[in-house]
Amino acid sequence: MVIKTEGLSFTFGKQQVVKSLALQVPEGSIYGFLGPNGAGKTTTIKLLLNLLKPDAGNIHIFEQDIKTSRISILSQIGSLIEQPALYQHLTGRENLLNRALLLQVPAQRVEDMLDLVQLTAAANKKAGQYSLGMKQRLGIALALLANPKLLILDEPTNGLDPNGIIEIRELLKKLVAQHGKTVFISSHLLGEIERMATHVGIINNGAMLFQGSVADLQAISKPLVRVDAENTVDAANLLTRHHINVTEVTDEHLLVPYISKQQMGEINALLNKNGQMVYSISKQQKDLEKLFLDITQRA
Ligand SMILES: Nc1ncnc2c1ncn2[C@@H]1O[C@H](COP(=O)(O)OP(=O)(O)OP(=O)(O)O)[C@@H](O)[C@H]1O
Repeated sequence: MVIKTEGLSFTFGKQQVVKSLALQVPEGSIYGFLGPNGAGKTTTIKLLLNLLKPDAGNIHIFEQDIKTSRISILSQIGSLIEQPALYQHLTGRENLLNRALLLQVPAQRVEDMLDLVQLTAAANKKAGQYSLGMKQRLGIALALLANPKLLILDEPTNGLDPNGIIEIRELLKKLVAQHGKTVFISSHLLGEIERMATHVGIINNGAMLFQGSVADLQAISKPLVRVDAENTVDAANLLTRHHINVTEVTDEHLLVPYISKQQMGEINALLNKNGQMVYSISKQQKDLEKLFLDITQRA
């Protein structure tokens, strides 16, 4: 495990915001650390980066204890917490060169990182004029300068438009596949994470609700078929008569547990054949909130 914590706990005043967390982040994974606002993600990340001291518990990173090997561990981690700290009046390249000097990293590495995050063309533009997505990518380039083995990113896609999100996603996938990194990334949106993550940890109120591979998560967060139809009640009755389990009916749509593409086709054909007007039929993944309910009800 690249990150392993046991009984990790932290309290702000009287509020326990991290509750006995046992994180397990495998090497070479993209670990999505999920939870709604205020769940304790940033606090956990600060504990991992030794910016806060835990009340209780252990943190092992690269199989070393953070209490005894702080410097060696931190020198192999690149991190980005919330907004990257950029010099707005300097260009993207100058921001990187500055940090390279500080870290005693060769200047060529700056060019390589600009290339990696696709900022070469904008390298001479002032960072203050960058879009939010470009700023985040510059932040990731800064975090990567010292060639860390582990990248810890706190909500790097927050506030980005869909294109910006895709760019970050592709970049992180490349870092893992081609550069052998491990990425720990927090988010409050499951949809953003599940397309890149190999593993997920879901926390709420400081406690871990689920941890495992994305395949494990998908197995318990069963998708649904959503049918938007002219007359949802009649459509639901028809499906029920054909032994299809309808789990929800509203004026606009009905829901059926998803089994396969074929099953979706069969539902569509059945409704059409019986004169039911279908506006749309789609596979739906549950949102985080529903997933939380599933997971907590299962526990
Ligand atoms: N400096 C602080 N002093 C007191 N309470 C704090 C402090 N920082 C965070 N908290 C509280 O700790 C809890 C967890 O906050 P944290 O920022 O870790 O959550 P988060 O999951 O990262 O949420 P967000 O996505 O909103 O950043 C919240 O209830 C928050 O109000």
